Amino acid sequence: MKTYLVGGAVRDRLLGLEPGDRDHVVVGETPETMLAAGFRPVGRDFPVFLHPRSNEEYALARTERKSAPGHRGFVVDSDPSVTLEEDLSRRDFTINAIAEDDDGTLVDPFDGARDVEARVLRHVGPAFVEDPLRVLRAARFMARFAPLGFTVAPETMALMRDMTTSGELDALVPERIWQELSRALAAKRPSAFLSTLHDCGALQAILPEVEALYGVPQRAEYHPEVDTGVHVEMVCDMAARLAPGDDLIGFAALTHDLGKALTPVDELPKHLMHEQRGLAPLRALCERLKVPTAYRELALTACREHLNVHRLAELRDDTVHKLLERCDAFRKPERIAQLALVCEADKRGRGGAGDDDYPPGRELQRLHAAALAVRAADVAREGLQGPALGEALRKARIVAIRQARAASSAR
Ligand SMILES: Nc1ccn([C@@H]2O[C@H](COP(=O)(O)OP(=O)(O)OP(=O)(O)O)[C@@H](O)[C@H]2O)c(=O)n1
Ligand SMILES: [Mg+2]
Repeated sequence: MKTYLVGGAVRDRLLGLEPGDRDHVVVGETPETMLAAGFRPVGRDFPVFLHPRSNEEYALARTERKSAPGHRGFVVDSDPSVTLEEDLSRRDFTINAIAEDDDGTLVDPFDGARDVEARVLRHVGPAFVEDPLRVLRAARFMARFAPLGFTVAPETMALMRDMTTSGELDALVPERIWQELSRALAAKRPSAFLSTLHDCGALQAILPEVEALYGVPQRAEYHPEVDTGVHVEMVCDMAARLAPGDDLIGFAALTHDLGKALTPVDELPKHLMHEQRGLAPLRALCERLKVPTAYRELALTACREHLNVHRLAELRDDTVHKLLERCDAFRKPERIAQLALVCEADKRGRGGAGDDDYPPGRELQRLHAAALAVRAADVAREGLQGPALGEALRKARIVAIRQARAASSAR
């Protein structure tokens, strides 16, 4: 049986990165011969099989005919006469269209290895435009590979622009968009995902609430990078630096300032109330992309509270307690460290602030720990229950916050 390693595994090894999943392509076989050789079938759309021992994926070499716009409209043709070159010619990028023989020989008809060297993301051929998901994949690969020096080839960028204007991105299902977005947010440079999509026009189709931030000015004394879209790019990169691989923090970083797009023109460059204004577009975005609950909740919390956290030192003890309650911090204690990270990314993700210290993040966690240490059992006196017990707990927690603050200012 003739099999080749293809795609990410070959590419990542050429780049000197730790390869992810190992995908293979099989030439000259049929589903029947695969099953007879002990492979197990997976997936209904494509002829893909799992190796009986390694569990790695083996796909029959295939060509595809487009039957309808959008990601799902393919008719797969994988008869045993389909060649390796035909299969590779329908793949997305030249760096993903390199096959490796059993003995390590590369089969590279589209000069993918040259593009790995040149650090260029280039489409393989005309079939590129048949799958709108590839616009998002290009942006997601940039989030991972821009730190290595990659750029998108101009001719590929032009095709991505065409695919966007033709309205084909509308066919993408929310689950796939979220999958690409969350993977980009977990990569080293999420800003490259955003700027790539912004540059080809696709951000408007995928994340209009984020696209709307570009060109919105903010106050130069706080933001040397005056454009709000650029600020959000920087915050996402800072979040990726502070919490590597954590798309939960990344998503809250991405969306914390959505309200700035809704500031009335005569109030610019100030953004009074942007924390409140951001909640509605954030809910709409989460609804549309079916964003998982944990991601939505942290993002809403960060959107609503980030200014409060920045000025934590000015808040009264009972106001700090209210903030903690709004964050649901007594039932979900992990929330506070996450919120602190997002706020730190916001503060440090601006021109000239990259290495600044962020004391409010630590202080928030310290005050939260002090309040959390007060238990209902500590304040339960005889006969105290229900609302009265709740009130006693609240007062005791505020006292704990006051004492924690006094202890630190006395040091
Ligand atoms: N829309 C797509 C999806 C996948 N592929 C091809 O299928 C391979 C495997 O896809 P996938 O595992 O999704 O991506 P990888 O390139 O392997 O990258 P990752 O590291 O993210 O797995 C890709 O390399 C590419 O050749 C493609 O051409 N077009
Ligand atoms: Mg892969």
